[in-house]
Amino acid sequence: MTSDDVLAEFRSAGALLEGHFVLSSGLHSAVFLQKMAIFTDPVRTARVCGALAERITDRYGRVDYVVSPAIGGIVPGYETARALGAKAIFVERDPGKPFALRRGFQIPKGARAVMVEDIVTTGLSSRECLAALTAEPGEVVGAACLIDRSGGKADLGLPLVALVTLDIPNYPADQLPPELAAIPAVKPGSRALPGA
Ligand SMILES: O=P(O)(O)OC[C@H]1O[C@H](OP(=O)(O)OP(=O)(O)O)[C@H](O)[C@@H]1O
Ligand SMILES: O=C(O)c1cc(=O)[nH]c(=O)[nH]1
Ligand SMILES: [Mg+2]
Repeated sequence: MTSDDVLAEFRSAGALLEGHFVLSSGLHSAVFLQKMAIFTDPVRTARVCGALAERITDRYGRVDYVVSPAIGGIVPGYETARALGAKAIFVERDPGKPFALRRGFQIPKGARAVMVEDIVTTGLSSRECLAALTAEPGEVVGAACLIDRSGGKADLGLPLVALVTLDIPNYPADQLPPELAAIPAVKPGSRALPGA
């Protein structure tokens, strides 16, 4: 699947939104990739995640575990794991707490794991997910995502394989361009913003 094919999937699923969005990082943007519009269609999700699994195998070789950050990462992590023949686990957070593996999830000694994220913007969620895995006996060999909207600039401290790389502008709340400031902002994701 080429980048254009993947973007065509997002477009035809209605997952490419334009407006005024507050992102997980607190930054504002005129573009939001509503991945859930992809994940509500299991056939489309299998196509996209199958393509991601191929990239993961090319880059990292054998993968035993896929680990994803909840909530957005759970479905693509599971579907990518299916295509890889791997297990799927996830990190989650209690309100205000860092990501953690719960529910008896672990990366056993000798296992090779890849972190699968849906969208990377600043890389904060990915880094927090990886931080929750440092004490695991198994090895996290790299990261992957459907769309890296940082233009390749997000630094996860590990290699990142993206199906599509885009460079989408983000703005701090006090530096909005006039066309964004004129529209009320919506906050689609699950991370609580400071003070919320
Ligand atoms: O690279 P970042 O700046 O961290 O932004 C990307 C993150 O934001 C979204 O998650 P969000 O926290 O909105 O919650 P969700 O997974 O429940 O959608 C998305 O799923 C990524 O995890
Ligand atoms: O940065 C985010 O929070 C974010 C951006 C995006 O395009 N899609 C998404 O689900 N989250
Ligand atoms: Mg997320």
